[in-house]
Amino acid sequence: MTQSIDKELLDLAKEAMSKAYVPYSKFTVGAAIRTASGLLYSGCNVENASYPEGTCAEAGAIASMVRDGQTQIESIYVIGKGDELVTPCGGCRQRIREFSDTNTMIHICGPEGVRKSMTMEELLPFSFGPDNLK
Ligand SMILES: O=c1ccn([C@H]2C[C@H](O)[C@@H](CO)O2)c(=O)[nH]1
Ligand SMILES: [Zn+2]
Repeated sequence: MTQSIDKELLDLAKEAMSKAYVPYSKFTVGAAIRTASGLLYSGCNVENASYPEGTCAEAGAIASMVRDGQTQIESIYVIGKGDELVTPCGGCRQRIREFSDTNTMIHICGPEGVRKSMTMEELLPFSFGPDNLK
């Protein structure tokens, strides 16, 4: 399947990554979300001296989205430092899952563009979600 790159979202993720506060890991990450309603949100990772209390870029973007009253992710672009694929951590997979449906796409990027694209089901198979609590 060929997927056209959402340049606006890629640029937003890159710009967010440039704002990462990472004095400890020096590992910058940016995330950008396009909601089902077409609105855009972004986040960067924010670390602090109590290492485990840092927050991921995806968590920041989701918090910004929810603060604005939006709860449906159409696509999320994640970009991290280096040549490797920076896929969302386990906690962020669950965070993205909360606001996803079967059409939601996760795009893992580098500065050159999208390196790998996947569905939520591919990123977090057999997931636990809001429906389980109904
Ligand atoms: O998908 C990811 C993976 C890691 N990080 C952050 C957490 C920490 O600040 C740094 C190193 O793990 O990268 C993210 O923000 N998102
Ligand atoms: Zn995470």
